[in-house]
Amino acid sequence: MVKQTIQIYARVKPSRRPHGIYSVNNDEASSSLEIIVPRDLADGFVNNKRETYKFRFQETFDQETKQEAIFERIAKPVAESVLTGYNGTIFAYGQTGSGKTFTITGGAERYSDRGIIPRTLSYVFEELQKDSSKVYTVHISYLEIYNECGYDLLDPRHEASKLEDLPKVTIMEDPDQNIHLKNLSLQPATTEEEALNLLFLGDTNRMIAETPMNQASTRSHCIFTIHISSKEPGSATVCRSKLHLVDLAGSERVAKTGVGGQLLTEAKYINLSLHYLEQVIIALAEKNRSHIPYRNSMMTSVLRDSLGGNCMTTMIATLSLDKKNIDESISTCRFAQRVALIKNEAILNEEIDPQLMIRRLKKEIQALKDEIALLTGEQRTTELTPDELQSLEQHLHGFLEDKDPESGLDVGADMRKIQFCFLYFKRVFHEKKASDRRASSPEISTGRPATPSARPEEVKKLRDLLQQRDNEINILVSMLKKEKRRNQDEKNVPSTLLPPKTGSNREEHSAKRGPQSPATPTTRENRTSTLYRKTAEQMSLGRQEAFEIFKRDYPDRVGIEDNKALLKQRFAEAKSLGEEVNNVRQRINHLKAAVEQRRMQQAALGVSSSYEDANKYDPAEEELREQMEAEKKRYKTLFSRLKSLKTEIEHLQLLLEKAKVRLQKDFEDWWSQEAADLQNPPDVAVRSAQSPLMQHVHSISDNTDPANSSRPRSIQRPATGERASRGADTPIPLTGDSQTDADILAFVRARQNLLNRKGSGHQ
Ligand SMILES: Nc1ncnc2c1ncn2[C@@H]1O[C@H](COP(=O)(O)OP(=O)(O)OP(=O)(O)O)[C@@H](O)[C@H]1O
Repeated sequence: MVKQTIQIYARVKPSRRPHGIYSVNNDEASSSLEIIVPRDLADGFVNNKRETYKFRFQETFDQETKQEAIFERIAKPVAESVLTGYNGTIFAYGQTGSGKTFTITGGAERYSDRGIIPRTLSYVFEELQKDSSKVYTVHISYLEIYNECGYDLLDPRHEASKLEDLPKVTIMEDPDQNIHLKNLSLQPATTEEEALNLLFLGDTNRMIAETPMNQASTRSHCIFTIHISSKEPGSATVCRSKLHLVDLAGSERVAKTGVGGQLLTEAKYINLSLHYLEQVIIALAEKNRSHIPYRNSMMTSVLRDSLGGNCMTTMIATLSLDKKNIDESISTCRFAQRVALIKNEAILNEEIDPQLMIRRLKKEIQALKDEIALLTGEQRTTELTPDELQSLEQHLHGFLEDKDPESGLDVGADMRKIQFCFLYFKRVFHEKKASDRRASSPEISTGRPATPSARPEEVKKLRDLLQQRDNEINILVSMLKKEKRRNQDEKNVPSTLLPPKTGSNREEHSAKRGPQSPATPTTRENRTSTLYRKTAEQMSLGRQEAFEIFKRDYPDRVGIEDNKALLKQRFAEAKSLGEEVNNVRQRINHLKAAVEQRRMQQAALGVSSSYEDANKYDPAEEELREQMEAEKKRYKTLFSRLKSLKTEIEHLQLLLEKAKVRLQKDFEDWWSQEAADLQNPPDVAVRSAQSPLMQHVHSISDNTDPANSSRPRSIQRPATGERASRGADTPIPLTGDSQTDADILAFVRARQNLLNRKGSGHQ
């Protein structure tokens, strides 16, 4: 058992204006973060006269800290203990925009920005591959908690277009007060790639399911869990451990958010669940508290073990240390200080595999039954069936072939089988005797009478010749085998080495993965391809045109283009690295063949000359071996570089696909909003509350910059007055169906464009 308090870390988000607001002091044992409240703020502040607040953390990561360091210092030790069988939790807590998602999942643009989840998956699978002493299985689950309801983000049977489409997860408690999550699917993942696909699927579901009113990433809690079970072959003990990686909702206070309606409801729920989390933490920090109010909210129920239970837990307090966020940052740090008081007791989660236990017990029962039958004389009289006889013969053959003098023979307490064993051994004994006789008498062995003139020297010469032929045959057979193996290697290695290709080849690649996890990789591809197919099939010409322009002016376009360029570059690197790896492999094969040839020569020498000659040190062979070792080392280095390049390429592909889905979704939202606006023009107040993206899009369309006039009118928003008259007085009656109306409007605009062009041509 490991007793440990929850480890707390602080991470400060990069900001341009944090000067003089805080200072960090990291020393060997711990670290302190001092927040300095500017004088102009101090008056109205909670503890009004205090101007500095000091907090202790295990370590404070300042603005310039890279994602890799966060993984190495915080997540890797937790992942290590999960691999040895302890439960682990890492949760990020902080106000909205302070970097929780960035820390846990990662940034959406650069490969180097990938967060704790993808890095942990990489690490876990790498470690599992190294350990061949155990059989490991990995499963992934991804739960989202929004307004006190749980949703499964990984269910492959559901296509989500809103959160409510996802399967609802409910909490069940067994008599031992263990929590079970009903409806939360556990998806198998046999490789890092499959696990990353699941992460992508969950994130896509999260993104697609969010509506403009529900920016779920901010207002929901997400728990990504890696479930690992391990077992030594033949052992009945299974070790099961879980690693929860938790991205909590933003922690700001309702009063500050200044929202109403649906947002207020959400804010209350978030506040309530974070409030209950705080209550649980206060209760745990108090000594002698018998009741801990876990049941008050879904999140505290799910994380019950992580808080004051069987788990090694780590908290990352994310801080956005701007002047305007000082009070939120102080309250995040205060929360962390309370969390640091909680003591957990993590135990190794070992249990007996029930299946294996059942098999063992069944065998034991059968053995006992047989023994009773033997003791009571209740013997079976029916003949053994041909199948029984055959399997018994195989069993006996195996026993005789087994070189271990200690190995025993167990055929059960069945007299029929015991009798058969005696008969079998008798038969084998006689056969052996007969063959020995044949071997010692050439007359019998050849079937012909021995020639009287055959002298012992002649016989010896012939025997030597025979031996020589045998040697040659053996050498040729082993050469053949090696050649066969080499051919097989050549067939296998390049396909695993070569990086996955885009487009149809990529689909081929996933098809080849076979039935290991039918739902995961294909689900991701299906989802995105369905989305795009839908778009391509359903888009009218006007809409397609609008989409092209929307894409051109999309704020994240630069990031997408950068990633595309990077992906292309990485592909080229992987290609040349792949070629290099193949060349090295060929060189190794040539060297192997050369060593083989030297060996054959030595073996031939062994037949024709003395033993000493044949076993003499061969410098030529030694040199070949040294060269081979050097090439092997190079091969290893290149191979591991190629492997990490492959992971990077896959990650970049996922980022690009995610960006495409986001673009598509933003376009759909914008398009339907446009169609709705044309019928019900929004007033200025509503428009000012629109999302930044909408504002951006409108700013593009409303822009009076002459450069804009070259843009097709199909996405240019008319001025409010014009729009109102179009909406109310348009001579074209609209149907109310957004798709049809969008097509009608696109037609009207195209017609208008033509008329304009015609008009300007006449002038
Ligand atoms: N350490 C960092 N380095 C670079 N960029 C960061 C860092 N932390 C956060 N960001 C950026 O700040 C923005 C907000 O971060 P993020 O979405 O992770 O915040 P959050 O706390 O998860 O917010 P929410 O509660 O709304 O989900 C993102 O654009 C993210 O890329």
